[in-house]
Amino acid sequence: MKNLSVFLLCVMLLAGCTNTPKLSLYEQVGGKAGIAKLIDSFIDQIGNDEQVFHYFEHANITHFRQGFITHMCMLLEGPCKYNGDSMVAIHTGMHISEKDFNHVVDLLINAMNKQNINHKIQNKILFKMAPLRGEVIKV
Ligand code: HEM
Repeated sequence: MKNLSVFLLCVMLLAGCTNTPKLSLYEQVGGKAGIAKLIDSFIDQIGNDEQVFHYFEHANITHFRQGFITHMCMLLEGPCKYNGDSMVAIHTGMHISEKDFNHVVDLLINAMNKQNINHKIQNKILFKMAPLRGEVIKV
């Protein structure tokens, strides 16, 4: 009888595991709509920023917005495929300094705070972006 109880308990625990699939980062930020809101807030931050606005002065913001949303969606393991130019190709010639890179990351953090994305998720997003740093600065 005791063995049967233990067996049933194990089955219940395993069933519990399969019923609670792990949410992707993409899902945790509210999917495509959540990412779009985040990027709109990020663009708003950039538009009002004296330190880095000059980089974006001549950029096509509609194109940037779409490309950044798709890229972020893919980075967070959402159902998107970014087909744009590589990070190196896009940022080559901008000569982005480390200080300005860090500042843009701060603007993204401001945007994540405004969207009430919790700090645990924020850290996971920044962790995904960190390896791209070398493809963006000083190129
Ligand atoms: C890990 C950090 C970064 C990532 C993942 C990233 C990613 C991207 C993506 C996906 C695009 C749009 C590509 C497209 O056209 O479809 C883009 C464009 C751009 N990025 Fe970044 N970026 C980063 C950091 C930065 C920083 C730090 C700056 C400036 C200080 C910057 C300046 C720009 C500008 C000006 C454009 C628009 C280029 C144009 O269309 O003329 N990026 N970036």
